[in-house]
Amino acid sequence: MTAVLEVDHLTKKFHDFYLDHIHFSLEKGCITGFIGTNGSGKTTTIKSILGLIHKDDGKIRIFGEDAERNERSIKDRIGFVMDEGYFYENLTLQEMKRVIASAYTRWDEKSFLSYINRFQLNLQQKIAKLSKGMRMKFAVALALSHHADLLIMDEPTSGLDPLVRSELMQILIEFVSEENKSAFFSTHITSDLERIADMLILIDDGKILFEKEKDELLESHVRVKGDNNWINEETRPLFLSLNQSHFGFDGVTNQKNAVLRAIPGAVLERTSIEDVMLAYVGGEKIAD
Ligand SMILES: Nc1ncnc2c1ncn2[C@@H]1O[C@H](COP(=O)(O)OP(=O)(O)OP(=O)(O)O)[C@@H](O)[C@H]1O
Repeated sequence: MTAVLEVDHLTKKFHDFYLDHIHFSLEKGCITGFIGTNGSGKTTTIKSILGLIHKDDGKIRIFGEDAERNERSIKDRIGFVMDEGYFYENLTLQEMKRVIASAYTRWDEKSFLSYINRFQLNLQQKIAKLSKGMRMKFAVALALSHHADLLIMDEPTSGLDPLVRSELMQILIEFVSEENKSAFFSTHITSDLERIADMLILIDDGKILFEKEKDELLESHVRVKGDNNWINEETRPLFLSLNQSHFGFDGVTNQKNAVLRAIPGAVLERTSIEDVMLAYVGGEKIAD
């Protein structure tokens, strides 16, 4: 498959954070989820890709072209939605739309109005009066109304109620069902990805820990439960994460066969994206 976006040794240093020569690529026609806990570097990566912050080192190629040298033509083909607002609060939706629409050569007013209808937004309303969910819907309507080939979104579902989140996921599925469309979005709400992601990239403390097909990831990792008697020096290293209580152990492994050989009484369960993510990064369960 062709890569729609290639991040090559991207590096960015803040006072106490280091995006450490990260490297990954997105396949055309896929929805890729960019996951990681708070402060892991998702926004910094996305802003660097979009040229919204200055990177220290590395190369970004989008649609096969150098992103810096071809910024204008590339941005014309990207729809982006950022976590923090980039709207002028005093404008109405209609006025803000005019500002943004003028930046794109393939602006599609009909498509924009259909999203405005679908999301039940009022074009005469002031941006400042929008709720977080309405703001996100407006941003999505703008991002999808200029025939973008790549949608890049930073935490588009955070703070949205389950109904709006589900609607947004449906829109993403519709978007990539068209030929040559791809979507990349960051989230720490991994349940959104169970249904719609094709690929997953995990970042932690400025480093990419894995870049995998979702189905392959969920098949190659299992949750294992059993009696504490089975846990010893030989079996412990077979787990990526392992919790023990007086009821028994509960762990995640990517060595299913070795675990079954070493622990014949083990109970295997399907794992979730969240279990796998936490197994790699450690820490508490993240609430939806
Ligand atoms: N402009 C900045 N100046 C200094 N440090 C920054 C700046 N922007 C981000 N950081 C730091 O870089 C680290 C990564 O932040 P980033 O926003 O990329 O994480 P994130 O994965 O998007 O987190 P979240 O899920 O909380 O949005 C954090 O420690 C943050 O404090």
